[in-house]
Amino acid sequence: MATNFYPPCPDPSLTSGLPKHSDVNLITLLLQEQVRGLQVLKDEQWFAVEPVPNAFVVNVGHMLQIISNGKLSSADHRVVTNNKVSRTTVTSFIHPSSTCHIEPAKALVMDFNPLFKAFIYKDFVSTYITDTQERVSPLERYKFQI
Ligand SMILES: O=C(O)CCC(=O)C(=O)O
Ligand SMILES: [Fe+2]
Repeated sequence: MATNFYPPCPDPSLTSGLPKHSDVNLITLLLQEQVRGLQVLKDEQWFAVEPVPNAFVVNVGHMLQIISNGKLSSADHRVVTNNKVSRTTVTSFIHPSSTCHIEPAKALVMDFNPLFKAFIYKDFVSTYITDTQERVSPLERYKFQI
């Protein structure tokens, strides 16, 4: 679990709250206050995720995208700042254990080929960190070339 605090920023065009990324884990539960800031990327456009009182945002992480063989997608998201009020969020990250063997679920692969190679979770996390820093999609190296 993590708490994020985004103070007001005099010039939001100069500072982002959290840069573009997708979550590495299975599922993220996010509690937002009534302050906007979270945005999700869809069709190359950023959309605000409007805060809903007493509701969690549920984010699909890379592991769920792989286990579902691409039936679910881990969306890129980011946080923008504002110059008026601070914003506090609480995130609960559901992770597999570090030595967990991950691959597309056989029941979901069925007649289709698996889209992703099998791996150990901690190995994916190492490459996720370097790939995200280099702005490369961490999923690419685990995709089978079609
Ligand atoms: O604070 C937010 O609204 C999003 C946080 C987030 O995306 C993360 O911690 O991975
Ligand atoms: Fe995130």
